[in-house]
Amino acid sequence: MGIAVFNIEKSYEATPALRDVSMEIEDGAFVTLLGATGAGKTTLLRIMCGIDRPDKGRVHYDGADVTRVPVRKRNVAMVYQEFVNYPSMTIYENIASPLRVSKTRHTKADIDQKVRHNAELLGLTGVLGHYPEEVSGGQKQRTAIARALVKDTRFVFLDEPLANLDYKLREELRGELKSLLTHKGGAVVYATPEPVDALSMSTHVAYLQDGRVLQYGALQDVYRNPASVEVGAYFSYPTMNIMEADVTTEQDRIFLRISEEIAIDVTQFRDRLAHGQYLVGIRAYNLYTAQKGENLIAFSATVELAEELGSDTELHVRHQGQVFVVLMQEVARFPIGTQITVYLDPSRLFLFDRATRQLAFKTFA
Ligand SMILES: Nc1ncnc2c1ncn2[C@@H]1O[C@H](COP(=O)(O)OP(=O)(O)OP(=O)(O)O)[C@@H](O)[C@H]1O
Repeated sequence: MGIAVFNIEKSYEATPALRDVSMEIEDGAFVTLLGATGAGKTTLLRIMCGIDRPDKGRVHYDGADVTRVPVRKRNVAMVYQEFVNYPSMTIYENIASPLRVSKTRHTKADIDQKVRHNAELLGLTGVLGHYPEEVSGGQKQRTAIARALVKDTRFVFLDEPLANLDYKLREELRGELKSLLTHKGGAVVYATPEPVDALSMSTHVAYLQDGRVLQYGALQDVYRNPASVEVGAYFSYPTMNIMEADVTTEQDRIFLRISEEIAIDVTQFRDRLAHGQYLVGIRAYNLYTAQKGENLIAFSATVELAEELGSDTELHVRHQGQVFVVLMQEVARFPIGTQITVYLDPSRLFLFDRATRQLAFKTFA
């Protein structure tokens, strides 16, 4: 039971927006469609929910082919990036509207109970009598979400619903959405360009690029085993640093050489790690500014930028022509130009083949 799409193709004029996309989404799953702008997320979402039809391919709901069933005949709800509400209706009437137009007849008492319940869940009880122009951006978007939830649909589709909200509201709603949506039983599909949305809400993630799904799987599996450097570099929060490196033999030992100063002894992996050219990935929180553990690799760097992010500090440092991002889990002040020592954890490396860009090896399980 759930949603499945098979071999979906869609072009706008001659430009392909989706190329041979197949994926299956189980009931209870919260899937993020993750990717940069133009990757095809909105197009896929619209085809999944029935607003648009694919040029080729099929869409199944619970095993039945619904490719040609229009959206109004499907039991689905969609939340858009823009706050779509009726300006001439109160917040109460906005939330009630899907029930009033639904094929299923609802009694007045039933509508009232459902509106108040969803308003309560989304913190809108105090503004039910207001009009959309009289409430905040966050409340407008909550109203749009309440309208999507009030109908008890099998599937909910959301297209960057937090994009127009400020940072604090986004954080708040992220937490709430996860629990609100996953309590519904059906499947949730959520398009976003933000890795943090995927990490904080979803059970599964599909990474899209140029109309293709490059990887789809359980959240932790994709995060820990990005199939290619594209997935690793995009699906990381904060950044994954990517650097060129070679695996070579130097005096009977095998080294992963990143720069003149950074050479990591990988002799222990000699049976599984081939000589050659790699792209090495390391997440920003596996680089430190203090000797935090054993066997760390120290290198010198110059601070180019220090940005405070709440209780963290993100440092951009330059080492032999390359910029690294270091996430410090503390508030720290570094004047620009400060020379520091950075410590790299060699047991947290992803090695991608430089020619194929596919994950070739990890220095951890
Ligand atoms: N109605 C349309 N007419 C023409 N081209 C379109 C149309 N809709 C989408 N496209 C093109 O299809 C491709 C995929 O667009 P889509 O909106 O699905 O991407 P997206 O990943 O959702 O991006 P965003 O995050 O910016 O919404 C893009 O190249 C886009 O320009």
